[in-house]
Amino acid sequence: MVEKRTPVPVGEAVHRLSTQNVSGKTELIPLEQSFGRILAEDIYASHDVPAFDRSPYDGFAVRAADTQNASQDEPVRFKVVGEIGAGSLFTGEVKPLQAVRIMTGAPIPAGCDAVVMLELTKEISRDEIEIKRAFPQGANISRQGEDTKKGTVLVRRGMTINPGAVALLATFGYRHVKVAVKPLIGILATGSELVDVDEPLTPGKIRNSNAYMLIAQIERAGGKAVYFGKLDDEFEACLKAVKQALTEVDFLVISGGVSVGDYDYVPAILQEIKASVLFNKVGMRPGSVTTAATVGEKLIFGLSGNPSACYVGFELFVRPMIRKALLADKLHLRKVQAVLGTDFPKPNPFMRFVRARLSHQAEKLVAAPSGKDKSGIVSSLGETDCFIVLPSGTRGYEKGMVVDVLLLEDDEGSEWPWNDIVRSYK
Ligand SMILES: Nc1nc2c(c(=O)[nH]1)N[C@H]1C(S)=C(S)[C@@H](COP(=O)(O)OP(=O)(O)OC[C@H]3O[C@@H](n4cnc5c(N)ncnc54)[C@H](O)[C@@H]3O)O[C@H]1N2
Ligand code: MOO
Ligand SMILES: [Mg+2]
Repeated sequence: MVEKRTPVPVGEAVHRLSTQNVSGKTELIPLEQSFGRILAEDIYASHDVPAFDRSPYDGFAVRAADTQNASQDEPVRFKVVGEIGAGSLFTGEVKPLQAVRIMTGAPIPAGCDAVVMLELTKEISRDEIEIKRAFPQGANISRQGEDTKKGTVLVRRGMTINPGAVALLATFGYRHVKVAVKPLIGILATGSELVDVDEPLTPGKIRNSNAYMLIAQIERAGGKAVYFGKLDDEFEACLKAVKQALTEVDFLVISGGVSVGDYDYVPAILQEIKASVLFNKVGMRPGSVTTAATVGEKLIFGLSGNPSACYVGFELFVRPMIRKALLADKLHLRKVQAVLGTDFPKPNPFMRFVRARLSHQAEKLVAAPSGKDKSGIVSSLGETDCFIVLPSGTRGYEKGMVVDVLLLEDDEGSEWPWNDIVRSYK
């Protein structure tokens, strides 16, 4: 008798997973390797920026009061008493009608409270200049702390380090950065029909695309992939491989063999290793057979062998757990609203995740289905950068309807996208 499985709603399945204990670890890495990693501590400004009043222009530092009577007809003459470039200090005190030649980035000399750009001065001799207009106090001075004040939190823990964050880390002297350790995610591809990417196709065989797709998905989510190879559909060999893989990784993703077929061994393997199954059927298309289980602290995901179902199952269920291990505060795919780009006439007994591509058209965000939608399809995945979420119902959807969309190429995320999904029926 074929095992009867009870589908759980997508939100419930994600909830069962995301409430599991996953202990994230942190490590210190060199700043130049930190791009794309997740920050494990808040970054504070450890000093004012700029740390001193400085000149934003090449010019002359003067006392603003001395310029007050300057005009085209009656220019005021200044004696140039020194010259400083960025990185140098003028050590004296500037007296009335004196000026210091100053370059962009250099500290304002004591006594000065304005900078006059080179272009607005006239050189009379090597050490004399004329100024032909008045400058107010503070003119052309970048004030200490105007960029940021000491103690300000600039980047929060949980944020993905982008090039701007790298600039801040460097500004405040972070030679090493505390980041979340990438969780190690193992991949096992099952299927006697699989040949590897460099092998010729023979009758009845297909190339193993899921394993390589999963490596890329794991890396996009911020994890570290370990590919253990492909296995024929043989119970003992698969069991042994699963047991071994579990000793080496944080989570294990198995592709294929999760359904009810004669050679679908994942359910029996989970039973054999006494895993607690969190769910083995989800009310969704594609990927309804997606299975998740725990053994001790480890998570095992059984993703459909069908490429589109495997892809969707990964993004909805594995990705948030990778984000949890990475200490991210928003675990789930970011949800936004967009307009449906084409009709989608097929009614859905289950919530459907349509692989799609986003674009801006006439100031609207448009989500266009990438193409063929069956769960065994691989061709539409290349164009996919989001999922259109179509709740279950008896009617199809029409071009122009507002729909919820989950973004795949985003690292901000959503706290919980599963409430209030737009129903979309007219
Ligand atoms: N009687 C039933 N049959 C099926 C059901 C069901 O409920 N009752 N569910 C269907 C659904 S839905 C899906 S999805 C698939 C899930 O299949 P499995 O996870 O058991 O995967 P396999 O049987 O191993 O393979 C399915 C399909 O995918 C191809 N495949 C497998 N591995 C890879 C890979 N690494 N790269 C590319 N393609 C792969 C495989 O050749 C099959 O065509 O079950 C339905 N059946
Ligand atoms: O689980 Mo299947 O992917 O719904 O087609
Ligand atoms: Mg099968």
